[in-house]
Amino acid sequence: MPQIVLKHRFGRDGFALDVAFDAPETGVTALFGPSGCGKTSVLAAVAGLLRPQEGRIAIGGDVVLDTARRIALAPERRRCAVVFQDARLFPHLSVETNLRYGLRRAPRSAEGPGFDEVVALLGIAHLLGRRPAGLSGGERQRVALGRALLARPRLLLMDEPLAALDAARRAEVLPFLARLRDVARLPILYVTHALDEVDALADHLVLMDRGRVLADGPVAALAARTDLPLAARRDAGVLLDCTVGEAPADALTRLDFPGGALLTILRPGPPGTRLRVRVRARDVAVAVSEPQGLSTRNVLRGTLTDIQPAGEGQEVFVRLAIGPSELLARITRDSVQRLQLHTGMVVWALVKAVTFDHRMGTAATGAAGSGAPDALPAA
Ligand SMILES: Nc1ncnc2c1ncn2[C@@H]1O[C@H](COP(=O)(O)OP(=O)(O)OP(=O)(O)O)[C@@H](O)[C@H]1O
Repeated sequence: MPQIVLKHRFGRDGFALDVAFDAPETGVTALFGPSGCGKTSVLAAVAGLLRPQEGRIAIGGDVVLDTARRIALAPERRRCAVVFQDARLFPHLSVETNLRYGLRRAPRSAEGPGFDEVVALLGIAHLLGRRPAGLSGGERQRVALGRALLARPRLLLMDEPLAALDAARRAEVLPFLARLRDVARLPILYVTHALDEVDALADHLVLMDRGRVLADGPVAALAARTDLPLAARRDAGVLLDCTVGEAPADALTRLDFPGGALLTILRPGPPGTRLRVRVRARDVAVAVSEPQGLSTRNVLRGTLTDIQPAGEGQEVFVRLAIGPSELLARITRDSVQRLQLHTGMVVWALVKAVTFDHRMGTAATGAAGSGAPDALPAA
């Protein structure tokens, strides 16, 4: 399991970084936070491109940095592969030669997917003879992912790999990133300031602010907390792991989650497709008796478990247990008083909209380790 402890100050009075976290053995750990909070500096220190004043970094059981013991492995000996915003392919080489460059960097003893497997995984077989200049931004990023994977790293580092792409290209590349995550069986450190990428890809979240880690843990657990800056966002809300249920072809799609189901007009995939869905707190209303004659189809019976202030204003977060799952509703203090809401009472949650971050790609790939390959583009 990657273990990262770092302290560094740029210049005498410059930015100070002071972070410590462990990342799971496999899957995506997202480093998330506002611009300038130190995400890229963490990645650079892990890659060996920044030498921190103090720190200890272990990857796959090997210590690659330990300032107390004067250990600092050179970047090429750390076996980290980095994917940047811009693909940084060799412009004078074909796609195939760029990919084989990755393979040449792989240690002989290292195990990992072969050339053909990676080409199929990323859907780039038809690009092999081309030069990078003739590729779209999304295609270039797919090749960059392939080159990184073929180097058979112990840790993949990604620094906002989708940030330079327009919305359509992001939607194109995101499913391939999810595939890579599921197939590679590697730890991936993924820097982003796009919450929809966190929702779609990450298993673990390291929430950063001003050079420090505010919180880290499973993405869904952090999304449900009301004491973190995530709760101040307009899209604050819980993440539910759902499975598309059986339904007539012309009916709404039913998304089953532990303890309930949601209906949506969106079609994320055939029955059995697993996906992670964000249910925003501001899209959830609360009723104290079962509502009748509503246009809202999603009415879920639950128990009120907590009421917390939502920032400085007149609103609160109401936490609801729906079986083993949770929802958050953002409502006014006035409603709390008027309805005499209190913990332990039975309530009904009215969910206005089920959001997949507006993108089918996100929905279909949001399933961590999902059984939804048919929702992905054909390789
Ligand atoms: N080489 C350097 N010298 C001095 N200050 C630096 C250096 N590199 C980064 N910084 C400062 O450290 C802080 C964190 O930068 P960093 O790039 O790690 O943040 P970030 O969270 O990745 O930001 P963004 O999301 O905008 O890329 C910033 O204030 C930046 O100006």
